Amino acid sequence: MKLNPLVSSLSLYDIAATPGVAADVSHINTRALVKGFVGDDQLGEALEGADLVIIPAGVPRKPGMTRDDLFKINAGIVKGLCTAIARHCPNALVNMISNPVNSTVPIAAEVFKKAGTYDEKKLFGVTTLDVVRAKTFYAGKANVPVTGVNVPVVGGHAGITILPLFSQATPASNALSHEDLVALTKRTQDGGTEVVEAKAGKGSATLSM
Ligand SMILES: NC(=O)c1ccc[n+]([C@@H]2O[C@H](COP(=O)([O-])OP(=O)(O)OC[C@H]3O[C@@H](n4cnc5c(N)ncnc54)[C@H](O)[C@@H]3O)[C@@H](O)[C@H]2O)c1
Ligand SMILES: O=C(O)C[C@H](O)C(=O)O
Repeated sequence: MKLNPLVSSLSLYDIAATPGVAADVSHINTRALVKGFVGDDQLGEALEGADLVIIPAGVPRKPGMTRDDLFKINAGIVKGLCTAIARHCPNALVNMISNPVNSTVPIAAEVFKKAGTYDEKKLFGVTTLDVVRAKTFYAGKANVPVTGVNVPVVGGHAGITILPLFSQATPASNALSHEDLVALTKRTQDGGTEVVEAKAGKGSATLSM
């Protein structure tokens, strides 16, 4: 966000360690002014008047866990943050990264409905990684340059709710068999798990994210 030329002001919020992150990010030579906020007391100030709120707060999964296993802890975190958003920046676009996205987005919607601020056009689950993965895996299998590839992905952001539409992929490839498409679909659906297992307990996909 600090590199984005459209951003003039960037507020970073966490329950701990934000001053160091903010000091570090603020040295990037772009126009956005960076401020760090830490702890519940500063949450309102961090959000005040924001146009866009991106929520990556919460616990990532470890090998053997599903995203649903994060529900109990992350649901409460997201609920608290969304309650504050409704109060301090009710018109903001809200991008939900925290998992399980299939549940945290509905939680946000309910919080906003209760507060009277819900706008379905302003609440997003961040599922772009599924598109990124579908493009990379398709390009590799079809042996085409990945920069020119597009693959629409619809649905949610967990297992079989992730639906890559390889039939709509461009450039079209007739080099791929039915079995190839089944395998590409499964690999896209399991992409997050592939990273979680490879990191072996040290987090999930933050770099491709
Ligand atoms: N949607 C996606 O594509 C996608 C991709 C990667 C990770 N994720 C999800 O994002 C979440 C974070 O993953 P990570 O790897 O960055 O974890 P991380 O542990 O590196 O970072 C999570 C941060 O959230 C902070 N936090 C905890 N409670 C908070 C609160 N109440 N308010 C504000 N911040 C709070 C923690 O202090 C920590 O700094 C996980 O739920 C993970 O599954 C989603
Ligand atoms: O899989 C995860 O737990 C993180 C993220 O949702 C991902 O798709 O990489």
